[in-house]
Amino acid sequence: MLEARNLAAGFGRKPLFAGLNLALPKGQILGLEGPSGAGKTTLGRTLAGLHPALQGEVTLDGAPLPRRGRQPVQYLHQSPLLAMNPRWRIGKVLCEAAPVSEAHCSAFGIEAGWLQRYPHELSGGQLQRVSILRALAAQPAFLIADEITASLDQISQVQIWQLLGGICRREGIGLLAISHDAPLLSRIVTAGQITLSRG
Ligand SMILES: Nc1ncnc2c1ncn2[C@@H]1O[C@H](COP(=O)(O)OP(=O)(O)OP(=O)(O)O)[C@@H](O)[C@H]1O
Repeated sequence: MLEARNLAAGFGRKPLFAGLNLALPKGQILGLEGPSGAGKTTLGRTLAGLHPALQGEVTLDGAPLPRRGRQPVQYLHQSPLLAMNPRWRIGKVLCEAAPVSEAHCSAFGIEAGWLQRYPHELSGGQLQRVSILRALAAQPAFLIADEITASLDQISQVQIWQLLGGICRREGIGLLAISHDAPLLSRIVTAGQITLSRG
């Protein structure tokens, strides 16, 4: 279980959110929605241990997140290009944490021809698939997926969320699905939806 208790985070003295509690069981999908600037990314990064809490705590199975080593909570960036080494070919990017599973590669339609290319030589949707696979290879207990389809067409959005949601349910990975798109979230969530409001 990934839990936040009485959590506050932000920048400077005034937190973006405070007193936040949530519990995400493994194998379940929790939706997080809210307007632009409400702090969804900040909350996602705090849950992944990438941003410090101002108050409260984040725990995984009752213990604090590990500071070093393989991270059990993997954060998927809205813009995967920003989260990849531009000098690495896709084949190397994919295996950054550990070798990727062939079953996952085939489920996400990874093509052999992509492996020799650099990140800027793939489309946004192709790159997001690579980013998801790289995170899955790290065998996470939880995934924080932050607006991972925001720049894609409607059909690709639904395909990617359904594919990822199916893998998480089957493999017992807890998924926090962050999106502005409440109807899209309602199609995939299994553990309800929370809303962050601005101010
Ligand atoms: N490094 C930073 N320093 C100061 N303020 C920041 C920093 N990063 C984000 N902010 C501010 O924190 C607020 C919340 O940002 P955040 O990205 O968490 O919101 P969001 O809900 O994810 O927005 P969006 O839906 O537009 O992605 C915004 O006002 C943003 O400008």
